[in-house]
Amino acid sequence: QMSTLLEAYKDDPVQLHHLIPLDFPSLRAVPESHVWPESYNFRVSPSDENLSIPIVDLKDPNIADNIGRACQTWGIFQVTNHGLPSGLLEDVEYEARRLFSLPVEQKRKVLRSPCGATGYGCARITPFFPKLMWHEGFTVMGSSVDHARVLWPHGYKRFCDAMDNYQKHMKTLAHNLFLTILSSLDLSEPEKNWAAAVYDSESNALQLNSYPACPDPTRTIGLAPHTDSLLLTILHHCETNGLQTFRDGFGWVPVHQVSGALTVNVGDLLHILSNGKFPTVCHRAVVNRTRHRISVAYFYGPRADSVFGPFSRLGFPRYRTLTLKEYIGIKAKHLDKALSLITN
Ligand SMILES: C=C1C[C@]23C[C@@]1(O)CC[C@H]2[C@@]12CCC[C@@](C)(C(=O)O1)[C@H]2[C@@H]3C(=O)O
Ligand SMILES: O=C(O)CCC(=O)C(=O)O
Ligand SMILES: [Fe+2]
Repeated sequence: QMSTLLEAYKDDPVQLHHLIPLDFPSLRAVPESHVWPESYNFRVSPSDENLSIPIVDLKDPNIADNIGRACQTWGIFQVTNHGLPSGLLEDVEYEARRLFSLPVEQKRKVLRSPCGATGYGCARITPFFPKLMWHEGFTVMGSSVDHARVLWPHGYKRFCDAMDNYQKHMKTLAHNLFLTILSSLDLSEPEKNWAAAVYDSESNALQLNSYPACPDPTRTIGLAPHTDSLLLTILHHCETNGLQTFRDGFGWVPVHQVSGALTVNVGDLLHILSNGKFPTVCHRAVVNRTRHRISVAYFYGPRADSVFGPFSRLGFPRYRTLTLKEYIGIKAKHLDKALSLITN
């Protein structure tokens, strides 16, 4: 069955097919293609060291208030007591590592095609930046069996099972988080019904990120600054830090993940729905010298043809109403200018 999000990406191809991740482990130095201008300033200023994103306990009785506050002030927070079996978190990390440790020739067999949204390759945001990233990714939407069969003709099942199982659990968690976040807003009955129905007609994606150990981590970047497009993202850091979030007035703040926790961030769609009350959050990933960092991001959204705009009781709508498909098209062309282009 064709995912509607997949179709949306087909119509907005990014020119990525000529960009193929390097064979990172074979490199003793960072090549010019991956050396970023110093203006990107990958170091975190010392004053930020004591700052940290909120930690929200999902079993706390004040959960709605806590999450609402976290979304308003930071747009990114960690969740504990999220109910995900730890074995599942381990499995998905294990399978991601298994994939990225394949020889480059093997991985290149499942390269994302120009019009495709799934498979192996550079991040979609790559063409917007002057340099390449110390990163390789693998995107899954729905079943991963077609690609997994190419990678492991006789051992694809465990990969697919781990991805399926992970997506199933993530979908439930993401939807519960979505409703909890919305419960701190004043919604009309039809709006509440619309939100509840997202679960049955959702679109989602799973992005496996790989940041190999880097000989000179201060000169390059893992994932360039960006905001996520859908409603919310749930990130599993696999116990290695590297994510940083931008906060106005503070600068780049590192996310030190509590062991076993997951990091949740607001995406552009939730920003639009909340009329800017829950701002989308700009984040990036840095690399390190010794560890090969893996992260797994789950993106949750409504179906691509769903029409959305700011909820009605949140004041004058700052954004116009549009479909997710249309928004993805604008983002594919204009990246971080997308929100300002749909401003009323
Ligand atoms: C549904 C999706 C969100 C995403 C594009 C994608 O099709 C799958 C990959 C996602 C990702 C991960 C890295 C950062 C990002 C901006 C990118 O280039 O690809 C996000 C995309 C997004 O949120 O727009
Ligand atoms: O790896 C990380 O810490 C960030 C990943 C991310 O931002 C993404 O996949 O959108
Ligand atoms: Fe992201």
